[in-house]
Amino acid sequence: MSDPFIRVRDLHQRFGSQHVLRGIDLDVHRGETLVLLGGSGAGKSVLLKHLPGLLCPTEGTVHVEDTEISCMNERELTPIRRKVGIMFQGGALFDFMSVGENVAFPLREAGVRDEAEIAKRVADALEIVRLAGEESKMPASLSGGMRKRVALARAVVDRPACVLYDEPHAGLDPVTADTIDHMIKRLQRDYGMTNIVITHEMRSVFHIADRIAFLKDGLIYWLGTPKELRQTTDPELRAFVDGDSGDPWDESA
Ligand SMILES: Nc1ncnc2c1ncn2[C@@H]1O[C@H](COP(=O)(O)OP(=O)(O)OP(=O)(O)O)[C@@H](O)[C@H]1O
Repeated sequence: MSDPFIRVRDLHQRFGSQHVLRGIDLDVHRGETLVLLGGSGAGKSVLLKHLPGLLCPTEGTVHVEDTEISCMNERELTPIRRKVGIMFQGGALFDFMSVGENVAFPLREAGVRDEAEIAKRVADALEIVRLAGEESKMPASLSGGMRKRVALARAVVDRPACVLYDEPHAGLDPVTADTIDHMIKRLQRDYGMTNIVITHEMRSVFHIADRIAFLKDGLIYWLGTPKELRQTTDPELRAFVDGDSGDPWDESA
């Protein structure tokens, strides 16, 4: 196996008296899709935010390729942000900008000035998410699924080596969620992208994951393949996979 694309070692994050991450060790391999699973409040989003340097750890390190990025300043992080794109929960589009300008935003931030090049790269990114020709629409006129696809186009327009997705299926109907899964796998297959995905949708997990990391109490509790997860006898994982809280259902009600 080649060197990991992202290497996390003994990562701790405290917020005041709350110890959210308690010593995470994780390697993310180049070109894989890794899914982060775990109960609410387990620390998945906090871990994800460390990977492009959006948070500075209390202890421990994050390396992207050979560069330690923990606690870098904004200027030092600029080349890292070009390698690691992020699709935030809810899409986080700028409502006052057209679809085209939203997608172009990371290119302008990175200093691309050639308008013809920007237009071409925006068109290519919209093509990937099946929204070709929709540049002039405003975000307010889009459905939730289309907004997510625009957010995905914006995350990939600068062709990062790695994309992070914070609950890309939240609020989507099952069919639209499935189209997002196909896009994630297409980016991996066609562009060799590394994907790191937080989701609670077990159907998606089994469609897209090469490996799954299960977080519990700020630690990686379990790491394995979808096949291993299907076969697990660990009661905690089983309950998660089966969506079973253990509370009985009153069938007569
Ligand atoms: N900036 C912050 N300041 C203080 N506490 C925070 C901050 N960010 C996260 N937390 C706390 O860290 C804990 C873990 O949050 P996180 O968002 O990582 O959970 P999660 O596993 O992604 O959960 P969910 O599945 O519900 O989104 C929560 O208790 C949250 O309140």
